[in-house]
Amino acid sequence: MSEFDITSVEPLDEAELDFEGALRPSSLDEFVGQRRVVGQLDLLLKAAEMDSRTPDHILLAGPPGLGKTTLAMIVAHETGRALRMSSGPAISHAGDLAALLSSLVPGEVLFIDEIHRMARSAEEMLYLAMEDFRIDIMVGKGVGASSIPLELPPFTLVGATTRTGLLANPLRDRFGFTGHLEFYETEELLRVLTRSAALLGLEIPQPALAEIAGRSRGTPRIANRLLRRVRDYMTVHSSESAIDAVNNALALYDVDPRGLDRLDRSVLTVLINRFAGGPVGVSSLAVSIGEDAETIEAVVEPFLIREGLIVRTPRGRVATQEGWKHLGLTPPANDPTLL
Ligand SMILES: Nc1ncnc2c1ncn2[C@@H]1O[C@H](COP(=O)(O)OP(=O)(O)OP(=O)(O)O)[C@@H](O)[C@H]1O
Repeated sequence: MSEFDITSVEPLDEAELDFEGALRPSSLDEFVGQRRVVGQLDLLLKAAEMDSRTPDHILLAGPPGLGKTTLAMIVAHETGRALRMSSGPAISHAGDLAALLSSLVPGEVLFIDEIHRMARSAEEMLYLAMEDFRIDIMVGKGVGASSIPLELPPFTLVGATTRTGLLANPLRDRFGFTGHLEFYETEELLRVLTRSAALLGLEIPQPALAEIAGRSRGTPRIANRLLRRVRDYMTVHSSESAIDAVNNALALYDVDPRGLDRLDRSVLTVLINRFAGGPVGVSSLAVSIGEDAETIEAVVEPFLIREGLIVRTPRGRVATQEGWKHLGLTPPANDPTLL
C-alpha cells in the first residue's frame, strides 16, 4: 500500500512504531472506547485473578489499527505477566511454533498477530497446546517417525485477526473469549487525539482536533498519524490558524472531508465508473486497481460499508446512492437494486 502511505492502516516503519509505542495506553482505564470488549475483558481478567488461574485464551478481531496489539499488551500489563509477541506469517511451520511454545515461562501471555496467516501444520499443533498445554513433537520421518509428548507451562494466548472468517472452526472454538473491535466514533477519536496531543506537548484547539478525528477513518492509528503530519504542517506554516492548518495538511495528504483516502476513493470510483455501481466481486475490484483482494476486504470494505457508501450483496459489492453522491455523481434513476 506504499503509495497510500499517510492513511495506510499498517504501521509504516521503525519511527512510526516508536511513535505508536509512546502513545499506547497501558491500562484498560486509559484505553479509549470499545466499552463492550473492555468490560468483557476486565471481567475475564478479574475472575482469573480471583481464582488464581491463567486467564482464558483471547481472540481479538477487527480491522487494523483499532487497538488489538494494545489490548494484548494491556492484558499482560494488568495481570503482571510477561508478554511474548509473534505473528502468523513468522510461524511458517510447526517447528517455529514448537520452539516458541517450549520457551514460554509459566503464565506468560503469547500474542500472535494475524493468527489467520499461520501455517496449517502449526495451527493443528496449537489446538492441543491451547487445550491441554501439551504438544507432540514429531521426530524422524516415514516408518521410523515417532512423536514425543512435551508438557507446556500454562499460558494465555491472545490471537489477533482482521479476518475471523479465515480461522478454522477448531481454532476459533478454543478461545474462551472473542472480542470484536468496532470502528471508533468521532467523539472517541477526539479523546484519543486529546490524549496524544497532551503526551506530545502540542497545543491544538479542540475544534481542530475534532476535524482530524472526523477524518481518521474511525481508526486511532490513523488519527495519531494525521496528528503527526498536522504537527509538521504547523511547524512549517506557523502563521496559519490551527483549523486552516488541519484542513490544508489533510488536503495535502489526500484525506477527503469524510476521511476517505486515495485507496478508498479508488475502490469506490472503479466500482461506479468501471462496473456501473456493481454488483462486482472483490477480486475483480482488486485487479482493476492493482491492490490485493485481502487489503480490500480487510481494510477498505469494512470502512466503506460502515459509511454507507457500498453494500455487500450475495452477487457482489454495490455502490449505494450515498456512494455515487460522495463522488459528485448522479445515481442512475429507476434502478430498483440501488439502495
Ligand atoms: N482505544 C485506544 N485508545 C488510545 N489509543 C489507541 C487505542 N487503540 C489504538 N490506539 C493507538 O493506535 C495505535 C495502533 O493500535 P494497535 O497497534 O494496537 O492496533 P492493532 O489493531 O493491533 O493494529 P494491527 O492489526 O495493524 O496490528 C497504537 O499506537 C495506539 O496508541
